[in-house]
Amino acid sequence: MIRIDSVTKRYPDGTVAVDRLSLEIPDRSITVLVGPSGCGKTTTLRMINRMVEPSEGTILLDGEDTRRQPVTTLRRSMGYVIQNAGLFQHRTIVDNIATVPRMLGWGKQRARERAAELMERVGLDPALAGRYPYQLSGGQQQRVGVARALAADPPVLLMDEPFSAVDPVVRKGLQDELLRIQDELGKTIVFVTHDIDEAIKLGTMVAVLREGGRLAQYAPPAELLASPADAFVEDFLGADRGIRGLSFLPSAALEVTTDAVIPAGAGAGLIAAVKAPTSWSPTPTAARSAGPSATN
Ligand SMILES: Nc1ncnc2c1ncn2[C@@H]1O[C@H](COP(=O)(O)OP(=O)(O)OP(=O)(O)O)[C@@H](O)[C@H]1O
Repeated sequence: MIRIDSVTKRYPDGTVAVDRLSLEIPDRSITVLVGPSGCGKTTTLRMINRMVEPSEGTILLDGEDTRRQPVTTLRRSMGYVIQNAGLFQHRTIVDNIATVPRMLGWGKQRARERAAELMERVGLDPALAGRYPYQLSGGQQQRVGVARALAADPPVLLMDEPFSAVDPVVRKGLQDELLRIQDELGKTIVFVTHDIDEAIKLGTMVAVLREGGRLAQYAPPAELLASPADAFVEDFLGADRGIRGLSFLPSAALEVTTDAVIPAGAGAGLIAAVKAPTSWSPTPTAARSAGPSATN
């Protein structure tokens, strides 16, 4: 488990990017950090692998202060995926994916075999192996980015807006693929997005941050939709949160009624309606079981 314990990041110019943030990030699930631009999502993610050092507070990985371990060891346990994939343009796809295994001293053949296996896992045609990144579509490049991050089989995956540069259809495919990969591999994923729909689709737990890097709410998606903590969260979730919340309702909780209606220009008829109970308590599905709560 990753535990962020009362962490503050103050940049040298005085900007407080993250303010006393506490979160417990459960193992083998997707935790999404979501919020408006500048609310400290990327800073939080980068503090987890120490690309940014906290000014105050502690981050623990499996109970150990991340500052106690060498930064290279820490980063090897954490794959990192960024927007636009960040691939090495002068290296072929297979060599991009094999980068970390090669750095870890794997032989070329073994590293390439691993890369080929990962291409298949992320849904990339093996025929693309010898191409260069510029010869791939944006969506394919993102898949390569995910494969590269998974190459050395790290237990943790940090993903910073990995799908935000692709069109909505490709994006949906990438999201579905990530959920499938997660089902198979059970990584601990911390995923940054500013898109609430993406957060709700992918997150087992969702942390909504507000400006100044303060935690507004930390909850499973169904709970967020059913009981936003305040007006900021409610506004961020959007006007249609009630409809979206229905997808988390177990069907047994829905009441089917038949109401008499009189359509214009016709005789009286019956119309079936589905009503959510007035006070339903969201029960996350097994795959999205409730994680630990957090305080700020
Ligand atoms: N190196 C830096 N020096 C000073 N301020 C910084 C630095 N990096 C980020 N910030 C500031 O810290 C705040 C949080 O930035 P951060 O990039 O973490 O936010 P974000 O939520 O990821 O934003 P976005 O969604 O736009 O990527 C912002 O006000 C930003 O301007």
